[in-house]
Amino acid sequence: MPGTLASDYPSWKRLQQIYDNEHKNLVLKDLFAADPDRFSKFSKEYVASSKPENTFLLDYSKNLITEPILAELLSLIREAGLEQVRDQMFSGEHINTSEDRAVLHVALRNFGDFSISEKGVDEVAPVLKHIQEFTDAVRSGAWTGYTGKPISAIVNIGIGGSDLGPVMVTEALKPYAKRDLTPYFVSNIDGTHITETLRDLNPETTLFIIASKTFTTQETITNAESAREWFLAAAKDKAHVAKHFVALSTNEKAVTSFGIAKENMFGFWDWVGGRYSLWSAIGLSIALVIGFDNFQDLLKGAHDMDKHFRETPLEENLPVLLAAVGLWYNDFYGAQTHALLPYDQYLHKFADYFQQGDMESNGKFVTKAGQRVDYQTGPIIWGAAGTNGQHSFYQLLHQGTKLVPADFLAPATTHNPIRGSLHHRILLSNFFAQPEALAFGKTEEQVRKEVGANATEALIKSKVFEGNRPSNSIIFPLLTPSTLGSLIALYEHKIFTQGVVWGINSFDQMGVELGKILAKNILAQLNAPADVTGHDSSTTGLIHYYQKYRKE
Ligand SMILES: O=P(O)(O)OC[C@H]1O[C@@H](O)[C@H](O)[C@@H](O)[C@@H]1O
Repeated sequence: MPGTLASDYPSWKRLQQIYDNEHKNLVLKDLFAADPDRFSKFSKEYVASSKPENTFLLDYSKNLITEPILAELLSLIREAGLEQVRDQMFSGEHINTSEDRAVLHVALRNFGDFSISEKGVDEVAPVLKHIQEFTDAVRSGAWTGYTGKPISAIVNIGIGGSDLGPVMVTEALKPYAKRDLTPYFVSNIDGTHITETLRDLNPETTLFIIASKTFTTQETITNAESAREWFLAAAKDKAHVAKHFVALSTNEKAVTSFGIAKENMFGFWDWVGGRYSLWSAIGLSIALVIGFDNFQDLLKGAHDMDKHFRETPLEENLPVLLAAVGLWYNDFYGAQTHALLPYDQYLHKFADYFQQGDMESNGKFVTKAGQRVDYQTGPIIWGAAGTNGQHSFYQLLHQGTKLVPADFLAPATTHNPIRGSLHHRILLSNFFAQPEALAFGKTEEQVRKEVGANATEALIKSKVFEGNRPSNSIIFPLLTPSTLGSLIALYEHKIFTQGVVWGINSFDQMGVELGKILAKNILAQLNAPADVTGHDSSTTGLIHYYQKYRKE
């Protein structure tokens, strides 16, 4: 309820009591030993309503929870009004209160099931049609560059939500890619990014996609201008820009004044948040790479998860269950981070993507009503593809002093079954082994037996794994467009649910503004030491040092 801190809810207070009284006794080894049905009680299979082969299993049994604890966590979520706020989101109410906007990424992938009235929703289908026609033309070779050659490289210029989703999804769905149409992504303002990207590209066969919701983002506009300069150095005639530059934006005026024709603009609306925009025109690079039908399957997969989230009782609702266990660690155990660990090379950008998805949504200390929270909000999201992480940071997961709840994800089968799927079986054996090792560890007694009588006490202690480190596991048959759509939407709704409990606005991003303003001010002061005014001595000292080496 607005004006209420999560810690004021009776269920929160009960959870705190449960934690204080019981957490020492919550030992995974004992919980499993005490209940042979624990796995079936704490795992659920998801089956997409429109495509039964889009399915996955969520196993959340290796969590430090019991049935009463989970029930209490669900009471908290209910008490926070999740069901009401969820329905408000789906019906187009302006739940992004600070910006007075609806939050309707679900409308971008709505295949007729939800009736949503908000300005722009009726334009979703025409924009999708435009995407379809354009991608078909480029992929078939009907759309040619200024010398009549087909397009072989696409360069998406965007940052944040206008970059991370397309990057993650085009990587994840590479098996579906048209291999003679290579995507590149330029995001960083560092001139190195665009220079290194353009080095080997041919202006005659390169298409630039300028992706920016606002079309005012400094990095993107500067990179787009540099791309246009590079292009015109070869093409000479400005009229050729129309064949090589398209824009994805909500800002038609800025797009046309940049020199991109209106018919080469793919629009979207202010109710699409940047970090929720891969489903919109921002997904154009995805559709170009995997084809429109596969892009639509991605949207359908997400839509199926939307339906599940909207229609399933909280007790069976997978995003809600993930949110519930996450709240338990974040707010009662004091866990600071959450790791996303996909055992699928194609998902190697998954954690990067949800760093923005989660941290920009829920990294907030003020509630919607303006109160300072007295509890932890969004976790730090991080991770890497398995098995690489095992040979780097897993040491800390197993024997460090910090609690790091983790999600393990893996496909049961692979797109690359080389050597009779030998690689894949080895990969999966690790996917199964790591959560087991984290949960059950290795006792001192076991170590003693292994090392023999001559081992020192210090050596024995160093080999003990305390265990009791929680995780979720998600396993799906194969990483397809629809499965990926469902998995992304699963996490989106988990983030939403947690934001509702914490009472924060998960859909603005005020925290990125201050740095932008300061940088603008500093940019104007970089030329001469005398211009550097109004800063602390550290900032002034750093700029002065830079100025000793400054070059044009
Ligand atoms: O798409 P735009 O308008 O260029 O914005 C890019 C990014 O800009 C950042 O400043 C925002 O924090 C992100 O949420 C956003 O995705």
